[in-house]
Amino acid sequence: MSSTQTAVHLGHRFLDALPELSVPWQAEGTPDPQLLALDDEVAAGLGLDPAWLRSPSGLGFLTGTRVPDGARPVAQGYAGHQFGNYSPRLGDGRALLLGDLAGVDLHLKGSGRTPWSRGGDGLAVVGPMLREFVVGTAMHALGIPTTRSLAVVGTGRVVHRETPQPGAVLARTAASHLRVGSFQLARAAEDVDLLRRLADHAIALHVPAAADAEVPALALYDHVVGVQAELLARWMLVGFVHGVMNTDNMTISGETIDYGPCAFLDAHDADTVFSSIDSGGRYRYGNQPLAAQWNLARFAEALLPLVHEDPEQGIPAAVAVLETFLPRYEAAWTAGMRAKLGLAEDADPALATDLQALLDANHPDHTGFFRALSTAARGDVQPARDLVLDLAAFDAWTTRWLATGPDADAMERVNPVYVPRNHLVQEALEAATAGDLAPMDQLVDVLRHPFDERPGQDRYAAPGPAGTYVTYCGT
Ligand SMILES: Nc1ncnc2c1ncn2[C@@H]1O[C@H](COP(=O)(O)OP(=O)(O)OP(=O)(O)O)[C@@H](O)[C@H]1O
Ligand SMILES: [Mg+2]
Repeated sequence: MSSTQTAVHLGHRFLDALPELSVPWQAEGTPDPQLLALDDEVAAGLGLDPAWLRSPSGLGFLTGTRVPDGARPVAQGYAGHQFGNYSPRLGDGRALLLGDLAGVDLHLKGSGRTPWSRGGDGLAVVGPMLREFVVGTAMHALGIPTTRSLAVVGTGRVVHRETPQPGAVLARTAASHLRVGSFQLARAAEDVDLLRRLADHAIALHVPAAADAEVPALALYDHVVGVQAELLARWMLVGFVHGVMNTDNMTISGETIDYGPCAFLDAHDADTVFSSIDSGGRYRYGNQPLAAQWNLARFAEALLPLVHEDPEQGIPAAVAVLETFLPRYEAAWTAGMRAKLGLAEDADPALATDLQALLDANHPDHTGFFRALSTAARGDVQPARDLVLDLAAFDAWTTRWLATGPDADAMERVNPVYVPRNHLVQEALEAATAGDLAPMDQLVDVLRHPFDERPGQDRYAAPGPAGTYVTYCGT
């Protein structure tokens, strides 16, 4: 290690608590590591020196090929419902939990085969790993709970997909990597002690007060229902489409995880699907709250033996909590809309729902429309008016809304100018795959300050060409 980095002490809290869900494992070697992206702020939060991370020794750390003394990396087991179908054995098939540092998990994606790989090669490629870096960085800057990308390192290995692709490893942090699917695996093992240890571990990390509840597992469940309701509202308000909301991609922490076939809306349309494998539209924009509720029902099923010793008898209590999801989601959405519209606490909630109907009927650019409303609040309605077709409905709504005296400054603090537009992300990733990192660096630079309008950077705020949704499934 260079003199600027003292020894890194990686904990192994997951392995200690849950050896049955952990397979001690190592990353594959990396022929020619090249740093493609690094988030200095995430590094600093971990107590890691960015200069060291850029050194050969740091790249070894970021790819899992040089493991600090005392670290015990593991491939984590989990199960999950994928597009509604249960897979009993998923787990980190191309990933490793290096350990925990500064209270968070440090995890690699694309680090080689593991016992959970099934038929896969255990690898990841540059484009999708940089997509996770770009979109995750944007989500954090937007204030949305998310796992965070520390770095993407090109491996120098050719990975065989539809075409040969350059390989990459993503290093990412998360409050934890506990997923709904982790609980599904523990439940399927029919080992109540294991399930209880998993719940206790989740409680200790994410909701310590639940330990003192009459039924701690129910208190954990209530907490997760709450944080997921908040998270889904944040996604919907900002126009984020996750794309692969399988139960193994839903965290217990309430952080967004797994930026695969994800993208932001241009035109507001509830039926928007970006993923090439989501042919039924299960995870379309407008269905995300219901998909989350469905996942939370699966979580309840997994927890039942901890709710009552006779699992069937635990059902009413679990259902009662599950039934709070949609009301909590709606409350979070309404509060978020109130902020987006610069409204006072006592404003008529119909202003938000009526605007939603207007968006659904007119399909304006989601991000651009909300930002244009702050211009309307300053007296110029034209930029927003230009984005809709039903001018009579727009004028009627706008008159009612302006009569409330919306706070334009407050609106500009919550309605971004810049989100990771799909066509720009695609363009940046294609350039990076071909060896030119400049477009991605510029894009990330803009996305780190999404609320600050920059002169001369209009192209980052504009929607992509109409009708050119990129259908995409990233691996
Ligand atoms: N190339 C691969 N080789 C082996 N396993 C893979 C590969 N790609 C995906 N998997 C496994 O398939 C499952 C679903 O993949 P998915 O894309 O949801 O997760 P992921 O992107 O690998 O990781 P994460 O959810 O941690 O972000 C996971 O168990 C994953 O480990
Ligand atoms: Mg996943």
